[in-house]
Amino acid sequence: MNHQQLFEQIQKKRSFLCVGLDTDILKIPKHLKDTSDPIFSFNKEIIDATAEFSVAYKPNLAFYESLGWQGWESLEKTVHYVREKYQDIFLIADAKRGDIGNTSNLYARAFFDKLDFDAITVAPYMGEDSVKPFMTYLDKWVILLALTSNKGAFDFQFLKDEKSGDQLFESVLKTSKDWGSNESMMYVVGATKAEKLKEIREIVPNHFLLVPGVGAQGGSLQEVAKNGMNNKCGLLVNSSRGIIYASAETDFAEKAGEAAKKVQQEMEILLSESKLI
Ligand SMILES: O=c1ccn([C@@H]2O[C@H](COP(=O)(O)O)[C@@H](O)[C@H]2O)c(=O)[nH]1
Repeated sequence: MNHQQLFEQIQKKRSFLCVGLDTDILKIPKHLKDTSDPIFSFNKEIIDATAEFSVAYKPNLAFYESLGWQGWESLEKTVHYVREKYQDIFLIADAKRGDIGNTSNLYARAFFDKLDFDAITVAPYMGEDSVKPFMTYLDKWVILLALTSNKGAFDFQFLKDEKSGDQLFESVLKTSKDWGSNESMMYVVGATKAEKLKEIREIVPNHFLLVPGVGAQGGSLQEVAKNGMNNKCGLLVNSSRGIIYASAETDFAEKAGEAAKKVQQEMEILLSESKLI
């Protein structure tokens, strides 16, 4: 999916919601545990209940890898399910990969060829040659970690370079934006750092930003939109626990649908106020 197609999906669904499929075997409702693949059963029902209100899904790889080969099987089935039933959905592998070029090539093959994701999150620490291999696929995306939502972001990401005066997250943005374009790169910016989005928009005015941290981490959707929205929306706002664990009972999918709808309705207002729909 390219930039324009993603924006058109946002306009059509009146939503820039990304639902995080952080499916934890310890948290899924008891009645699903007797099925042959509880993780896939859970994902399937969550997707069916929320697809109307979201433009993207983001399985976080940790939740699948922690289960060994069965986790990979559940992930693969989830990707196939979305591809068959909801062709217009943007699929993000939250894998936070990146290694020497030769190895990144294989990560790219795993997530784009084998699994047919649209995008993968990548850590910038190893630099250009670790990121470029993910950008050799047409209409596939790298989502580079820029300013993360967690407390540990303050350990390194705000460190100032004495010569340029830039903080590390600014250097990441300024240096990396020339590695690709706004057709092949997005950035992760945490909703808990929404006040920084104005500065970030000065550096990358046209890129899409993947914004985790609303819902369970307490970030404000309104602040994110106020500071980060551009003329093509430019935002995919993720919520995982706040949506998929809205209930732990047999009504989990229905409640997840309600939670997604609530966020979508807020997004519709924000899109409309910005005259994007
Ligand atoms: O800076 C970051 C980067 C990634 N994440 C991931 O997003 C989701 C957030 O889940 P919630 O339940 O909505 O808090 C999760 O997969 C994180 O690993 C992030 O939170 N912050």
